[in-house]
Amino acid sequence: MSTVVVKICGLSEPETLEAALGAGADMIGLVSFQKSPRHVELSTMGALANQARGRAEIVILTVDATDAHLSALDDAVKPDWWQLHGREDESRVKSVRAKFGQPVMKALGIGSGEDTVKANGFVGIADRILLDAKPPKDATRPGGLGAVFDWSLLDTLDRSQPFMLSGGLNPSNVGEAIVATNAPGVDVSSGVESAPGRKDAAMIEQFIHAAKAASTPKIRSSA
Ligand SMILES: O=C(O)c1ccccc1NCC(=O)[C@H](O)[C@H](O)COP(=O)(O)O
Repeated sequence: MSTVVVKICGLSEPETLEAALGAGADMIGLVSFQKSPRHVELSTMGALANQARGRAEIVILTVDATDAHLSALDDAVKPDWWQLHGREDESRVKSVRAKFGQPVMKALGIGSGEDTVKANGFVGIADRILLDAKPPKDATRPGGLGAVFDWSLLDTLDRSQPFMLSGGLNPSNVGEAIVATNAPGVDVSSGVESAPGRKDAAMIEQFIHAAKAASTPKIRSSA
């Protein structure tokens, strides 16, 4: 088993970003969505991205954003990835890849077998998919809700496409999640917070260490 890719999403302060980078986060997520407690304005996002550049991949998360909004983010932040976390369909994913040139991670809510079938429809279209819990219909935002989904729904996932597991992960359950799903990547937001939108440096470090330990081959003693 190779080392799992770890993404810490919804970072908004230099101190906790530094904790994530120092502990070995592979990807850091910056949220541009006004209704999120993790939303960061353009100038803050640019500064956080500069702090992370070359140390981890920079992911900008948007929800059904227009091209104009993505252009403004692209100019100010120069992300390595887009994470599309709204109702973007296959053609929108293709269009963002073609227009902006960076890889696209499409987030999909999983609540039933039908959702796994839908996720399989992004094979060869998205560069990666991120599988999250399906939000309730009355949710104020489509992600970052701390909800776990039934991981057995991934039994029918087409694993020829790279994916990350998300939704309600935390330092205590991420190891179990990796073993149960064999996910090549994991993503977390509220599971490393002390309050909505307030990342906790110690929890970030615990999460990254737990995820990396779960994906490292163990040498068993025969004694
Ligand atoms: O984090 C948000 O506030 C957010 C808002 C709108 C769309 C997506 C959002 N977060 C998405 C993420 O990438 C989260 O890491 C993912 O949903 C998992 O969240 P959590 O269950 O809180 O770890």
